[in-house]
Order: sequence, then C-alpha cells, then structure tokens
Amino acid sequence: MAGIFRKQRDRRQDAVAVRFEAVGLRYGSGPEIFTDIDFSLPSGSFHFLTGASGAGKSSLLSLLYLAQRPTRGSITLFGQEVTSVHRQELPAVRRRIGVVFQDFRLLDHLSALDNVALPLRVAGVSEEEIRRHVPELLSWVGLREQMNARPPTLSGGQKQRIAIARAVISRPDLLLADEPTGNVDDRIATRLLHLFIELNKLGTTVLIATHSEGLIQRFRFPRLHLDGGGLAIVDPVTEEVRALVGAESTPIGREPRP
Ligand SMILES: Nc1ncnc2c1ncn2[C@@H]1O[C@H](COP(=O)(O)OP(=O)(O)OP(=O)(O)O)[C@@H](O)[C@H]1O
Repeated sequence: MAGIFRKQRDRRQDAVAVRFEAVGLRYGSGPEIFTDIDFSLPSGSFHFLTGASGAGKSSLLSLLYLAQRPTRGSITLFGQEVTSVHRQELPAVRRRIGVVFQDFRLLDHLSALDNVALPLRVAGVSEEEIRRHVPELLSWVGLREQMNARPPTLSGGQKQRIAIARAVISRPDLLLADEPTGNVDDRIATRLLHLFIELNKLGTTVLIATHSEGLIQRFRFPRLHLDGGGLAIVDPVTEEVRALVGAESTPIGREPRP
C-alpha cells in the first residue's frame, strides 16, 4: 500500500519536528486559550490531539500550520524558529506541512482529481506522474467513481476524503488533521487511519485531532490532551499523564506523578 505514495528524495529530517516553548495564545482581548504550553513531537511520531469541544484543538493546529502567531513563546518547526521568521520564509515551511481542515477547504470549481493534484502541480510534478498517483490514491480512499465530480455535488464524507487525499499526496514532513474521520462511518474511518499510519511509516510526523473514543481506543497512539489552557501527554496503555504543563490542567484517569 505504501506504493500509492509518490517516491521522493528523502529530505534531511531534524530529530524533533515540532517544539513549543512557553507558548501562550489569546484572541483579541479574550481569555487565554493556552498558557505556557511546552511540548515537542519527535520526527516520525504519531499522536492524537484530544480535549473537550472548545479546549483549543483547532487553535493548536492553526499555530502549527502558521495560520496565526502565538501571543508569546516560541514555536520551532523542522529546526526553524517560526514565530519571528519573515513572512516571505513561511511558504517554504508550509510546503512541508499537509493539513486536513475541519471544513475541508476544497476548490468547488475543480474536480476531485484536480483538487488532489493541486499540491503536486504547485510543486512542478509532471502530468504523467499525477495521472499515475492521484487516481490510485482516490481509489484507495473509495472515490474511484467520483474522480471527475466537483465538491458541491458530493457528500460531507466524500469531501473529507478528497481533503485527506490532497493533504497526503505529496508526502508532507508533518501531517495535521482536524477531525479527519468526523463525517465517515467506522469502516472508512479505520481505512483512513491506516492511510495515515502508512504515511507515518514513510517518515511523516502525524498529529490528528479527534473526539472519537473508538479510534483512540483501537489505535492506542499517545495523546496530547488539552484542558484548562494546559497540555498533557497521555500514555496510551496506562492512561498515565507523562507530562503535565500549563495552567489548571487536570490529569486524565489518574493523579500525576509527584
Ligand atoms: N478566531 C477566533 N476568534 C476568537 N475566538 C476564537 C477563535 N477561534 C477559536 N476561538 C475560541 O478559542 C477557543 C478554542 O477554540 P477551538 O476551535 O480551538 O477549540 P476546539 O477544541 O477545536 O473545539 P471543537 O472540538 O469544538 O472543534 C474557544 O473558546 C473558541 O471560542
């Protein structure tokens, strides 16, 4: 199945893909969404991102794909500090990140196939390669029959799968996905998780925001858990909190270690 992803020259990977140091975020004059968040994601790791509705999952992802800057603190992606970097340098960092947005953000005037091909065309990949890889990936996510359909004629779950195919097609160094299985049934959700796992085996660092207890229990990846402005890293097997940072964060399942 790894064959559905394009082969590409391996990029130099830093040992740590993502590092947050004392990151705070507030919108306008509202309350702080995050207070002094510290964590890092080793390159090639796979984490779920959890937390109650409104805890800040989408906000954390938007900091990671550089849609907004933190109010304070430092964020390093692939060894580069990005909070103070010049705007002109951001696109080069962004090109290494694949994002599945909660609202899909597809281009309605393009077919499913052309939506998925877009990142490859931007990267200058040949049409021959695009014809070889895009239909195969769309078939794999169950959209063989819908390749030429435009998003407005498709269901929410079908649009979601186009968005996922578009995010993974160029084998990004970091994949961020916001509720990527929110609109599909269990069978397809499991298939999509396996797609992310295959991508991860090829070296992509993966972070998936989800509310799905079913997926969390079945796949047992470590969790970044947001609560009360803080962030905890939760061990998948014991549910034990390995690190607890930030304000008012409460442990999940057990008391934190002394
Ligand atoms: N653009 C914005 N302007 C002002 N406040 C915002 C903005 N985006 C998010 N918020 C606030 O930030 C907090 C966290 O929102 P966020 O969408 O990140 O949470 P979430 O965990 O992703 O929620 P859900 O699971 O419901 O998608 C909420 O209180 C929300 O109202």
